[in-house]
Amino acid sequence: MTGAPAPILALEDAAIGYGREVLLRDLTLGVSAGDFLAIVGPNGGGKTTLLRTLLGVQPPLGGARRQPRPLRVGYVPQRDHVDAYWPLTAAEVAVMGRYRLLAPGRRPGAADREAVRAALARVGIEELAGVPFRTLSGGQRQRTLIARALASEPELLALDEPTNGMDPAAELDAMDVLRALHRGGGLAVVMVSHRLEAVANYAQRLCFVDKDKRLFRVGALEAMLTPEALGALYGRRVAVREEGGRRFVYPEAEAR
Ligand SMILES: Nc1ncnc2c1ncn2[C@@H]1O[C@H](COP(=O)(O)OP(=O)(O)OP(=O)(O)O)[C@@H](O)[C@H]1O
Repeated sequence: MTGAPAPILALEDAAIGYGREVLLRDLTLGVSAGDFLAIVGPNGGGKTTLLRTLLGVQPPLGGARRQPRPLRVGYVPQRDHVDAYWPLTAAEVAVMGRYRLLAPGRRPGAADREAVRAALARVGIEELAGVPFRTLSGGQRQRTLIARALASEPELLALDEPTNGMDPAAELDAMDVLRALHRGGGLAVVMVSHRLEAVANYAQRLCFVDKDKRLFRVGALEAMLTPEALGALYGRRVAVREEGGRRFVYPEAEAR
C-alpha cells in the first residue's frame, strides 16, 4: 500500500492551551520521518503552544497525542531564553546535549567530546568551541544551540523561532544550516516562525496558526502559498513571487 508515511508524532482532534483556557481546538497534525514542517503565525498566535503540545512537553486539553515509538528529539529553544549560559564556552553548552545519553552519574568522556566536535562542525562553527557563549553573535549562538540539540543524536529537530532577531544574511545562513541537516542528515525538522518569508524557501509543509482568527491549517507548501490560504492567515491580499529562484512574500497595498 502506498500513501503518506506513518507519523512519528501526531495530534488528533487535539485542543491546545493552558488550564481551562483553550487556544485552539480540533487540531489534527502528523509529522513523519524526514519531514520539514514550519509552523507560522503572528506573535501570540499559539505557535509555541502547538509545538510544545506536539512534542509532549505539555498535554493536549482534549483529543489525543500519538507517538508510536520512543523518539529522540533535539529541542532548540528561543535564543533569547538561554543567555544564562554565561560564562560557558560553545563546546560546554553543546555538551549538555549529551547528558541524557550518559549513564547516571557519568561525566562526558572522549566519545562525547568527539560528538560535540562533530556537532559544532555540522553547523560550521568548530573553530568557536572554546569561545564563551556570551561573546558569540546571535547567529553563532543559534548554531551553538542547534549543535547542542544535534549532540543528542536526534531524529527530529524542533526549533522555536530560530532566526528571531537575526539580520537577513544571518537568517539565510541559519536556514541553510537547517536545510543541510534536513537533506544530508535525514533529520525531520519542525520549526516555529512568525515570518513566512523566512521559511517559504525551505519547508516542505506549512502550518498556519492564529488563535485570534481561530485559524489552523496545514498542507504542502504550494497549497499554503495560495492567495486564499495567505488571505486566511493575514486577513489581506498577499502575493508570493519567485525571483532568482527564491520566493518572496508581498502584502499588497489596500485599495484607497
Ligand atoms: N504558560 C502559560 N500560561 C498561560 N497562558 C500562556 C502561557 N504561555 C503562553 N500563554 C498564552 O498563550 C497564547 C499563545 O502563546 P504562544 O507562546 O503559544 O504563541 P506564539 O505564537 O508562540 O507567540 P510568540 O511568537 O510571541 O512566542 C498567548 O496568548 C500567551 O499569552
